[in-house]
Amino acid sequence: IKAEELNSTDAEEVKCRGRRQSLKCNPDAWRKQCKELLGLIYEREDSEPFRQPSDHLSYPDNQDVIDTPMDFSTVKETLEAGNYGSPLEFYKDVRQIFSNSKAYTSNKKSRIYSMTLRLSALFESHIKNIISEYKSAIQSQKRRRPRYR
Ligand SMILES: O=C(NCC1CC1)N1CCN(C(=O)c2cccs2)CC1
Repeated sequence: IKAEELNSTDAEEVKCRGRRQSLKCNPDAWRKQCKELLGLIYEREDSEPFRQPSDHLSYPDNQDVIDTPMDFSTVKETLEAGNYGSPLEFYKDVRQIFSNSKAYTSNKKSRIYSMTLRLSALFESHIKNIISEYKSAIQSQKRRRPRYR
């Protein structure tokens, strides 16, 4: 069979089979990319208040507002334990950190809340590529039609 006779699915698969380890086709590349992104977040001083679980004692009035406490050490442990099944689950937990802070703050100009705004801008700028590469790697894995072998 000549290469040009392959349809796009086959061509994509052939390309990916050859380049399994490359970022584009490796459906597990996202774990390493998310670890690197967490490293970037930890480098920022802005992440300091969010590296440990919030001590509700100093913010008792908001205890009921936060139904899912989350912090970066919990995300880091979950990622390193291999307990995220996809970058989308990682994304969900990190966004929980930012939404909790928004729920905590009574004033949108508070220092801590402004830290989450900068952090989430950094996070969003990186996570969308990680997720789209993951989705295309999954697509090129999926057999769009059954094979009779
Ligand atoms: O106690 C902590 N973090 C744990 C500490 C670092 C060991 N935090 C305070 C409340 N948080 C907020 O986001 C806001 C409060 C007020 C406006 S926003 C999350 C961080």
